Amino acid sequence: MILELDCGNSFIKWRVISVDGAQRLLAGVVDSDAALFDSLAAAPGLRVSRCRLVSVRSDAETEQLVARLRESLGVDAVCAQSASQVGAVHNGYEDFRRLGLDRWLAVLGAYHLGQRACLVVDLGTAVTADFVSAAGMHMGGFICPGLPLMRDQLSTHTRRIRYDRQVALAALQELEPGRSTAEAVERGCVLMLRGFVAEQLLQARARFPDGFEVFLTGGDAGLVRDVVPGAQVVPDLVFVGLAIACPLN
Ligand SMILES: Nc1ncnc2c1ncn2[C@@H]1O[C@H](COP(=O)(O)OP(=O)(O)OP(=O)(O)O)[C@@H](O)[C@H]1O
Ligand SMILES: CC(C)(CO)[C@@H](O)C(=O)NCCC(=O)O
Ligand SMILES: [K+]
Repeated sequence: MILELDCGNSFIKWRVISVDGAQRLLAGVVDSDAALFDSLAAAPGLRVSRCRLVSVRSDAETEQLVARLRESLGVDAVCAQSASQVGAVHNGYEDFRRLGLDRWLAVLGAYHLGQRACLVVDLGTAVTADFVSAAGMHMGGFICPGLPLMRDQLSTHTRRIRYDRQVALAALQELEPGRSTAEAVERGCVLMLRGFVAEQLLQARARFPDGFEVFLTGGDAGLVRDVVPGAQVVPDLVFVGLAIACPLN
């Protein structure tokens, strides 16, 4: 079995696939290294022979996780690394090392699945949009705060924006103008995300007149999917790219 990890800024997404990559056996989302090892310890019949991961955390945090994986599972995790090119896909950053590895892998995954020009939007702690031409040229992208950061900033920097988590979830049943603080903030922030995605779509139309594929990923992709009716929602997009960047044979 192959253990795959996507270590984001707030959560670690993990999954276990068969050695031939054909079957997805287990998957989960955890908010700490400790919770990851608890989940793995509780997984029935888990026998990990290989491990690959991508991390946007600090090198020290990533190295610590790799060391713990070695101790507890006896595997040497292969970590995705920055590259100026993988296959037909060229990294478009001035310094390719600066492009977030999650973005790079999502781009690799999208181009592999789409086989044409792509707009890739990842909605997590941060929201990112990346453009790839039909020839595989990454043309750069945009970064903005995601939903968790937007709502935290509002509550941190105001006196009277306060409401609890349960109320927040209920507020997103619809997007009418809010009639309570929770509704006003939650819906306002979702409209920011939706407006961002709509703008990326306009940019992609202008940049790729011959057509393009839109890929949505990240925990909040569901909040914007109907802004782009033809979009492919691929929760595992980073893992698709991880398999391309880190082949294990
Ligand atoms: N099952 C889930 N577990 C955790 N977060 C979820 C889940 N479903 C939806 N979300 C939402 O997804 C968002 C987090 O997205 P995601 O897990 O893609 O990013 P992340 O790991 O925090 O950050 P990064 O962008 O650095 O990968 C949060 O706003 C959260 O509310
Ligand atoms: C933008 C995030 C936080 C999204 O997870 C990540 O890709 C990252 O830390 N990137 C480094 C900065 C950049 O991509 O330019
Ligand atoms: K991510």
